[in-house]
Amino acid sequence: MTGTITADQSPVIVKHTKHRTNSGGSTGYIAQEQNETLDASDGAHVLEEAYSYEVCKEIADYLSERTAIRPKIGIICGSGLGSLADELTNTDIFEYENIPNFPVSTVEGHVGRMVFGYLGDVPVMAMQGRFHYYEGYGLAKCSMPVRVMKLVGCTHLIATNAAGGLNHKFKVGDIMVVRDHVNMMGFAGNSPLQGPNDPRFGPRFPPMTRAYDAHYIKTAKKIAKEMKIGSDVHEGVYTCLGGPNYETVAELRMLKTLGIDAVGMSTVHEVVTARHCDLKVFAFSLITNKCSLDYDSSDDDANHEEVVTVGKNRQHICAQFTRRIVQVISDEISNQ
Ligand SMILES: O=P(O)(O)O[C@@H]1C[C@H](O)[C@@H](CO)O1
Ligand code: HPA
Repeated sequence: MTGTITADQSPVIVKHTKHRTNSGGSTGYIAQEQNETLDASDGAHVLEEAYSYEVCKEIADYLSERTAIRPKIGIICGSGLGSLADELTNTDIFEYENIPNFPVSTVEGHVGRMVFGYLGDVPVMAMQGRFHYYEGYGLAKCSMPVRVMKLVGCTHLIATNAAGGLNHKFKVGDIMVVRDHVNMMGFAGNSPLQGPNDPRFGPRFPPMTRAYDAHYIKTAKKIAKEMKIGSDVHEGVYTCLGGPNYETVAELRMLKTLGIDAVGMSTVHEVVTARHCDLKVFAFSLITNKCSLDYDSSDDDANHEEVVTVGKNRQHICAQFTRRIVQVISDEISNQ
């Protein structure tokens, strides 16, 4: 570890981590760019590993060299929604543990593989398992695959998640098309874009006013009507908390007061990263549980088994919904 000084003169400690690279064989190592997080032990800022442009490119090239599929659309499967990727045909599958420099999935309901294949006749790449902050990965690491998608050639990201419903109109099993998010972790000074900015990905200060593409939100609602699930599909605001614990009643009340409709533990940092590198974003939450806003509520406590079970029960609808959105996006890309 070496100390440096930041612009605000607070002490910074850089962790010089080394990473296995493919090009150097199993013994090849390269230094990583660093990202800053707070070290609780001494209040200093610690620079934690982030993925440089070169490392993301190397991962993207590793994948592209091993598949002939050239996706424009990347999909992230939420908890219990991994079967979306099982719908793909003519697949090339990469276990995370075999992709150089890739983290591994540690959460039940997240298999841990990147699946290239066709949804209908549209080429896509799908993460069957995402990375969460509570697994011990920094936000830049959690979001790194989004940059890999960009470098593979994607122009669009579809992010899905399981979430607790705060809006009283939402039922378990409903879909919430994400209209916007509140970046609670960003409020706390934690961002996937922290640290030196590489302009090859995007600008230092990316706007987030239109993070979720309004056209696809409208399209999704139209698709829901065509599928005759219009009354089960809503539009709303999502937030991500750090987890892994679910929220207290007081926290949920506060989130509701802030105008949040669904709460989860992912997606926001992925979307921030996607918008930074100019991917168009569509996202939806599967409402897997109702959030208790009442101490005397007879609702069961939130639990991950229920989350995964509801995901599995609704996998067919979610897959059909996604397939139709993918088709619309693909038609539009072809007509450009
Ligand atoms: O990966 P997602 O956001 O779909 O998973 C949610 C949030 C936690 O990882 C887990 C809690 O049950 O489900
Ligand atoms: N809270 C946070 N994350 C979640 C929930 C929840 O109620 N359900 C699924 N993921």
